[in-house]
Amino acid sequence: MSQVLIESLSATIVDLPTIRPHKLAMHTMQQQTLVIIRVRCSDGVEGIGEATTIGGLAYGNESPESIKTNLDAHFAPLLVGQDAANINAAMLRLDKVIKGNTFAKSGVESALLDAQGKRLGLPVSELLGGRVRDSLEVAWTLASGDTARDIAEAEQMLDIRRHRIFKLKIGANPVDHDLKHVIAIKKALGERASVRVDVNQYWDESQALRACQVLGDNGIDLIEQPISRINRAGQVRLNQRSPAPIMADESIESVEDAFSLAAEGAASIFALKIAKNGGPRAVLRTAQIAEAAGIALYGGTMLEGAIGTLASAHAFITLKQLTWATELFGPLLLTEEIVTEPLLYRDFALHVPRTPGLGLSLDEERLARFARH
Ligand SMILES: O=C(O)C[C@H]1C=CC(=O)O1
Ligand SMILES: [Mn+2]
Repeated sequence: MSQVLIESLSATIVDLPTIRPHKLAMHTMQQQTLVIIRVRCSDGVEGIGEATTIGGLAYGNESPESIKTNLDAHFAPLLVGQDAANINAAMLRLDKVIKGNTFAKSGVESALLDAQGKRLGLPVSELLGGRVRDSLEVAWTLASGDTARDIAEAEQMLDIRRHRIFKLKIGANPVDHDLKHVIAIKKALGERASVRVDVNQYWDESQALRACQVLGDNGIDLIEQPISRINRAGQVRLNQRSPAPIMADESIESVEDAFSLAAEGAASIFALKIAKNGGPRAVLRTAQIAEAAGIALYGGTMLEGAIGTLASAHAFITLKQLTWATELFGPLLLTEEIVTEPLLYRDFALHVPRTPGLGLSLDEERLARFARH
């Protein structure tokens, strides 16, 4: 078989409406912006990937606009003319010349995997070594900003058997206000649900010491990123003292971060995100570091649409154990999609297709309608 070459790479910014405002400590989302990546190959196969963040530059170091600029100016020239079937060589070529930019790298790696899967007739999970399950339990984030509305939303999710794990976004309000909010929701749901919190780095260590104790005492199962990623010594101390386990999210901006967190004992759970590590293959390296260190795993999201969500899911279904399940609900936060088939969410889980590649096709008409020009 003659070599298949990468012919072009394009990036399209897409703005999609959300079902309600989504309030995070650092940003209130009124819509979500995706960067859709298309890699065309000389055999006629096209791979699709997604590079998505939250709130422009409010969450991470890359914005949709910087992702597109860097893909057009720096990634595409390095990739055009390269062997499309050798994903390892293509990603090493990028890593040699491009520092950081893990969101953009993740979208490219996803697109290359999608193309290779379509070419070989294999789902991406099989290219990653093989799936050990077909579905992943999915948590829902309660982030309307209103306690009563959050409880009603949780009750509805339990009724329709879509979610029984709830993550509460806190940190923006005074600590005692947030603690009241969380405890009221846990009281209302009781043992019917697992309730967790994500502080998105908004407490300092002095606040977190007391708040983690109160949360643990009130049945909260997990505390995500309570303090700044920069305060590594504080994370180690909190991880030793908190009665509820501490999960690292923002602390992981690379596979190397995962290694140093594990070595220092700064968290007992890692949130795995393809965007923070540089793709579905890269995130599995972080998972392997965690497994070797005895750190539990959680399948995280940057609230990607269907493409980024399935790219994550294909990696996560290869893992031996996801003790804390996943939060791959991004597409459910959107009122519109740009793919032809919606993802299948049923009985508290996302079911991952066994069709070649990621298992999705772009809806060209919808993509054109929501694309930013
Ligand atoms: O984990 C984050 O910080 C980002 C994201 C994941 C779920 C959600 O609601 O926000
Ligand atoms: Mn988080």
